Amino acid sequence: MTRTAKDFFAPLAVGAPAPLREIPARPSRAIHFFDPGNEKMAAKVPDMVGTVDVLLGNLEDAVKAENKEKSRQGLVDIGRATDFGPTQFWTRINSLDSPWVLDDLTTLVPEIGDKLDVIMVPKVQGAEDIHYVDRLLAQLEAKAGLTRPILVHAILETARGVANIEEICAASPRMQGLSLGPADLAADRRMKTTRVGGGHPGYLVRQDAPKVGGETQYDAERTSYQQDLWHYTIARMVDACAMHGIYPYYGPFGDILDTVACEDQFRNAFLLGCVGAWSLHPVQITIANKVFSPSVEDVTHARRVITAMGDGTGAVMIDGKMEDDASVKQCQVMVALAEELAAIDPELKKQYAAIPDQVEVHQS
Ligand SMILES: CC(=O)SCCNC(=O)CCNC(=O)[C@H](O)C(C)(C)COP(=O)(O)OP(=O)(O)OC[C@H]1O[C@@H](n2cnc3c(N)ncnc32)[C@H](O)[C@@H]1OP(=O)(O)O
Ligand SMILES: CC(=O)C(=O)O
Ligand SMILES: [Mg+2]
Repeated sequence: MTRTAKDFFAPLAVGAPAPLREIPARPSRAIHFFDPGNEKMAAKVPDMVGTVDVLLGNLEDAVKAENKEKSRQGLVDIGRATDFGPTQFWTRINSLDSPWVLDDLTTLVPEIGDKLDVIMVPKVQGAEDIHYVDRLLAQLEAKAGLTRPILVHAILETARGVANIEEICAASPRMQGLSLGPADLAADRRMKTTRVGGGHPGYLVRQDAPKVGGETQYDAERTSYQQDLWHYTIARMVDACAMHGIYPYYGPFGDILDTVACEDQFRNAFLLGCVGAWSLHPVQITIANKVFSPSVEDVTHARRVITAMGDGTGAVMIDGKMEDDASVKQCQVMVALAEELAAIDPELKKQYAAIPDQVEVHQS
């Protein structure tokens, strides 16, 4: 038999902190990756506090095998020395089948467990991976005397992980969210793209060939539109996360110089329901902060609808459009996010506060 509901609210080790009943909705527009063993990157971390929602010390892929211990120690040093203020502090540990992961967990929890908000686990295949990390974390938290549980975030980057997405989300009350891992996922699925996230010019739909005098002109110029390779997986992530009260994120966009396409990819994810994306380079923090913050226009409209709808029932016309119980809920999502962000971002607070109260409604 699987765990019962009440088992979920008991610690998995004597003395471990009680599991959370709800995952807090903390802003995490950009999860900024840095290698804690890279002196140049590490030196920038203290100044990045407050400019980015999440700072993540990466120990897995992109860290050379010979530098794994150095990066782990670098993370401990940064964790101890830094006051993270409003910025969350996360890490990505090595994969569960690697020779480094046990030392990652048994070092990080006692040394900086009181600072770590979330541990990102790569290449999660199913609930069994989360159960392993869940129990081990509880034992380590109890031993270290931690008073709040460290949350767990899974990267979806294998076909089996995608197939098991719901059971992964439901595996533990520690589950904070999911990120798309497009590079490993493409490899595991044998997709034929060598890009780290983003689109592909070959994945498109093309307009039908025109007919001239009854003859189909296959050679004619035709409009084609590039499609989103990741739409299916992101949509699955969004549904699974929403169903389990946790948060979905787009992952990395490897073409650092193409800030325009990065913004497009992030915006697609935002519109579909993701709360943030990864930043691999400082330039991507600005993009994520912009994209994952509702625009002043959207917040203005949402507030108008909410005010006009009063108790939230019935239907009204605003600017020629019908608004009702369902659209007011959409608007509440927008306003709630704006309020969360305004609480940590003074510039946004100013912009949203400047929105005038306006209610010009034609009631039916
Ligand atoms: C598929 C996956 O798993 S994705 C996740 C794993 N990958 C990562 O974490 C990659 C993280 N990012 C990086 O390693 C680097 O940004 C790279 C390799 C992509 C590019 O690095 P560079 O060639 O040094 O970039 P660039 O020259 O533009 O850097 C400009 C400055 O920003 C710094 N910088 C670059 N990336 C970062 C970063 N992620 N965090 C903090 N500082 C950074 C550089 O050290 C450099 O500093 P300097 O001006 O003092 O010399
Ligand atoms: C994000 C990640 O780890 C990947 O794309 O493989
Ligand atoms: Mg990966």
